[in-house]
Amino acid sequence: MTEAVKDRVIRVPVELGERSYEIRIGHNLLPSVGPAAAELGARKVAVVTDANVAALHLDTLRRSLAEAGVGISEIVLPPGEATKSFRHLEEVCAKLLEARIERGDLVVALGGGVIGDLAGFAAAILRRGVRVLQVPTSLLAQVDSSVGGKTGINMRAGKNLIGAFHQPSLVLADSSVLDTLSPREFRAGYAEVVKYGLLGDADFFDTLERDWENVFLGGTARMSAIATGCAAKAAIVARDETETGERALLNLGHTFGHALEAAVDYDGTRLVHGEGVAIGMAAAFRFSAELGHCSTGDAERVESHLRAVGLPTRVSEIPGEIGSAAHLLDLMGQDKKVKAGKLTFILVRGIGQSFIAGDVPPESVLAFLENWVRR
Ligand SMILES: NC(=O)c1ccc[n+]([C@@H]2O[C@H](COP(=O)([O-])OP(=O)(O)OC[C@H]3O[C@@H](n4cnc5c(N)ncnc54)[C@H](O)[C@@H]3O)[C@@H](O)[C@H]2O)c1
Ligand SMILES: O=C(O)C(=O)C[C@@H](O)[C@H](O)[C@H](O)COP(=O)(O)O
Ligand SMILES: [Zn+2]
Repeated sequence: MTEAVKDRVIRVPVELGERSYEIRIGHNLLPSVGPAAAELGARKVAVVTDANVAALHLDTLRRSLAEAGVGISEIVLPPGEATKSFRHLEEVCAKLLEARIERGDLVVALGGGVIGDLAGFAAAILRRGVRVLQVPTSLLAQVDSSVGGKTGINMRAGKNLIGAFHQPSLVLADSSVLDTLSPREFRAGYAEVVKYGLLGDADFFDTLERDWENVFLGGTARMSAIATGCAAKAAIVARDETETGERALLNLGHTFGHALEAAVDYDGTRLVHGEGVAIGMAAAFRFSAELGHCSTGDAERVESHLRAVGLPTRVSEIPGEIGSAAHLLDLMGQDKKVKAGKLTFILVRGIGQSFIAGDVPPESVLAFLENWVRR
C-alpha cells in the first residue's frame, strides 16, 4: 500500500443541523479514538464491543484512550445477531449505569452493525440520551449501519422492531481493521455496498462490476467504495432523517431479507444480514421484472454480480427449512414500512432506479413468494 493511501482520511459530512457530524474513513484510525473522545469533551467512555473484536482491536483503543487521558470502562458481549436482544440491552444499560456514564460522557460502539445498533440504542435511552461515537469494524458497519442514526434490537416478530433514531456524534471508520474480518462477513457487507449502486447510482454499480476484486483486496478501491456508500447514505439521511419518504429506498431488498432473518430466528450460522439483503435485492429485481417495471436482463445482471462475489441470491441456498410463503408474508406484515396494513416494497425500474411502491396487490406478492421459496 502506498504512503498516500496510508495517510489519506476521507471526510464525509452528515448535514443534520444541530445533530450534524462527520464520518472519517482512513487507515489506522483506531489510535485517533482517544483524541476524538477528548475533543468531544468526554471525561470517560464506555466501550461496548463483542468478544471477537475485543480480542483483535480493543487493546489499541485502550492505549489511545489512556494516552488522551480519557477514562474507560469495557462491556464485552457475545458476537452475533442474537445479541441484538432485550436481554443484552438490559445488560448493557445496567453496566453503563454501574460505570456511572453521565450525559457528558460517551458510549463508544466498537464493532459491527450488531454492536453499533445495540450500543447506539442503549445510548439513546440511557438517562434519556447519551452521546455515541461509532467505531465500525465490519465492512457492513463502515458503509451503512454506523451512519444515519437507526439503532435498535430484534424481536421474534421481526428485525429492529424496538429502537430509536439516535445520531452518533462522530463516525471513525478504520478501513485497516477490515483485514481481520472473515471472508464471509466481508462478502455480506459488500451486499450493502452494491445496494447503493442498485438503488440510485448505476455508474457505481458498473464500477463495482469491473473493480470488485480490488474492493475485496483493500487499498484505495475499498476506501473509495466505502466513501461512495457513506456519501449516498448521508445525502438521503440529510433529506429524510426519520424515514418519512425517500430514506425507505435504503431498504432495498430488506422486506424480503428481514423476513428471512426472522424465519431462521437470527441464526447467523444459516444467514447473516448482508446475505439476507443479497437474496432480498435479487428478489426485488425479479419481482420488479415480473410486475413489468424492469427488464429481466437487469435482474439477471444483478444476480450474476452477486453470485460472482460469492453471495447467495436464492432462498434454497439457506441451509435448513425456511418455511412457507404464507409464513414469510406474515413476517413481512411486521415491516416498519407497512402503511394502513399494506406492505410497501422498494422496487426498481432498472439498475440505479429504485422507487417506493405502496400499491402492490397482495395476491401478486403471495404468487411471487410461492415461487421464490422454491427457487
Ligand atoms: N442501523 C443501520 O442503519 C443498519 C444498517 C445495516 C445493517 N444494520 C444491522 O447491522 C447488523 C449486521 O452488522 P454486521 O454485518 O456488521 O454484523 P456483526 O456485528 O454481527 O459483525 C459480523 C461478525 O464479524 C465480527 N467482526 C466485526 N468486525 C470485525 C473485525 N474487524 N475483525 C474480525 N471480526 C470482526 C463480529 O464479531 C461478528 O462475528 C444487523 O443487525 C443489521 O440489522 C443496521
Ligand atoms: O439506514 C437505513 O434507513 C436503512 O434502511 C439501512 C439498512 O441497511 C439497515 O439494515 C436498517 O437497519 C434497516 O432498517 P429497518 O428500519 O428496516 O429496520
Ligand atoms: Zn441493511
